[in-house]
Amino acid sequence: MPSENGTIGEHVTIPQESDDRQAPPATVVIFGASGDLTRRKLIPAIESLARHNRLTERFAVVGVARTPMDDDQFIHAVLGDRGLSGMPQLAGAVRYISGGYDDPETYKRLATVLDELDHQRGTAGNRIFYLSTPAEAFPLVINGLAGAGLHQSREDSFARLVIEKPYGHNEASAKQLDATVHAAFDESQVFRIDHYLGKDTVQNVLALRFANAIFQPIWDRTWVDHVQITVAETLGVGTRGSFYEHAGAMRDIVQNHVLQVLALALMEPPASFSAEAVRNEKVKLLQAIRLPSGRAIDDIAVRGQYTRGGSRSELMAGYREEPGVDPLSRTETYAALRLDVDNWRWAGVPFYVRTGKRLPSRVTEVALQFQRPPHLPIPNRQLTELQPDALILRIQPDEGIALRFGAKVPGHSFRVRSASMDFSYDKTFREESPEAYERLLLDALIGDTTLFIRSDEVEQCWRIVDPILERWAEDTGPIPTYEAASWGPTEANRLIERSGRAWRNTVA
Ligand SMILES: NC(=O)C1=CN([C@@H]2O[C@H](COP(=O)(O)OP(=O)(O)OC[C@H]3O[C@@H](n4cnc5c(N)ncnc54)[C@H](OP(=O)(O)O)[C@@H]3O)[C@@H](O)[C@H]2O)C=CC1
Ligand SMILES: O=C1O[C@H](COP(=O)(O)O)[C@@H](O)[C@H](O)[C@H]1O
Repeated sequence: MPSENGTIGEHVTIPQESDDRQAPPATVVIFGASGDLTRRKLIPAIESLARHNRLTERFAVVGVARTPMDDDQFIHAVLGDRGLSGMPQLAGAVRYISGGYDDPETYKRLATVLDELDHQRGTAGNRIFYLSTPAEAFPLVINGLAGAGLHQSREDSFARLVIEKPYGHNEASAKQLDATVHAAFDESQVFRIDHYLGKDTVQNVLALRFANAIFQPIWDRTWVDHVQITVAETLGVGTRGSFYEHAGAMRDIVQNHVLQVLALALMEPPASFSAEAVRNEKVKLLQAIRLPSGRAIDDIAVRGQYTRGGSRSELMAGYREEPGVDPLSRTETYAALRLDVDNWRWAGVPFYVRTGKRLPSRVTEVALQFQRPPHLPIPNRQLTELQPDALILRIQPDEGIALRFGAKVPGHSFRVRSASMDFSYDKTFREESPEAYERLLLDALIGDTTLFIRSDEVEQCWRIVDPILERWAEDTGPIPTYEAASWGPTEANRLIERSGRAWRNTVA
């Protein structure tokens, strides 16, 4: 069980979770509290933790941002008319500080408010500092916290830093950010977040692979023909145009979510589910990803940008028409890659990954397509509707797993057609799935780093995406485009068709 200061020692494991986990007394301080993530995800996560009695009355929230607001205006901005009705135990415990991220006064006022909350609410000096600003403000906040002495964990209380993704802009800036972080915080205080790791279905990749014996023997180059990982969104960039202009699909999704899911799906079995054992295996897998250099990158990487499209009843703006976006922008809203993993298990197996905004369907999945049988004792004409066997891990929506295989079509003739065995989370389990941010915020409060990212993982992910981004930056030709609500640029089809394969384009 966690102690009052929320530490549970080094031997934290994923299955440690019991359903009565409760946050220790603490204050969560959110920087960038006027922003999209705070309103859409962080505050609702706190609300849900409160509703499920995972927070006690010894809990408080402080929002910090430059936008001028008082406490009530902040509560209204993030909770709307429902206010604190969903978390009565937090009445009087939600505060807001308006100030510059580089202004020492902001941190002095924060220190005063934190002391007040410790006394009034009994929050025990425990603090989570959640950096939810764009990345350029991270160093300012870290230095500001250190300048005010707020960065120190004490024997009887903790100070922890949760940092949003993307962690840096490339490998060099990620290392620089690490240096800034480590000048003030010990690594044990640092929680680099990737909310995909908080999704039950992403954690289920580990359960499927390592809590069952039957999949392990077929999880390698002998049986797997290729793997596709898709993170497709129907949404455009919405109000986040100016943020997205600096990120693009590679930094926003591939560098973090896609590579994390890929690492969990392909890594070797860890000796235990301890934080370090799992992270070690992820790093080894990421290190084994081989990339070509220079112009050869064009053979394995495709980008695209959405243009106006959709149906007559729902015509969607092109990316360059979105608010906050440069009308001549070259930012990619779509990326597709072929990756190769140089290790014993995966040599020769191609991994196709892609992500995009304004695609026709919202779907995140990992699909393993298996080899065809070496010999088919059935004439081809009886197999016209038989696709290769496949195992599809549906991360979202319609969470579940499907196994596609060939089955005899009922009747006098011997025809074989693809059929599917389907497991659905919704139909199988009555238990509620916590939202990813809810799970991860509670983990950070308890001190469990398993589902957070270590700095060597971050660096490996940048090692993979940096050369591709550099190649795209030097390419002055027109950026490939795709119509909103289509499956990406035609170049992406060529990327996979080159090896005789095709994308699975699932429409929900
Ligand atoms: N939104 C999302 O769906 C997701 C976001 N993230 C990550 O979370 C973090 C926050 O995202 P989000 O809330 O969307 O971001 P926003 O663009 O909404 O920014 C959050 C707040 O930061 C402040 N801010 C904006 N630009 C700057 C700047 N250049 N320098 C300093 N402060 C600035 C603003 O507050 P003010 O002006 O009041 O100071 C703003 O309200 C980002 O790192 C993002 O990558 C991760 C996953 C999903
Ligand atoms: O991190 C991000 O993720 C969201 C998609 O998250 P999901 O949980 O809805 O799949 C994406 O829209 C956003 O651009 C990105 O910053």
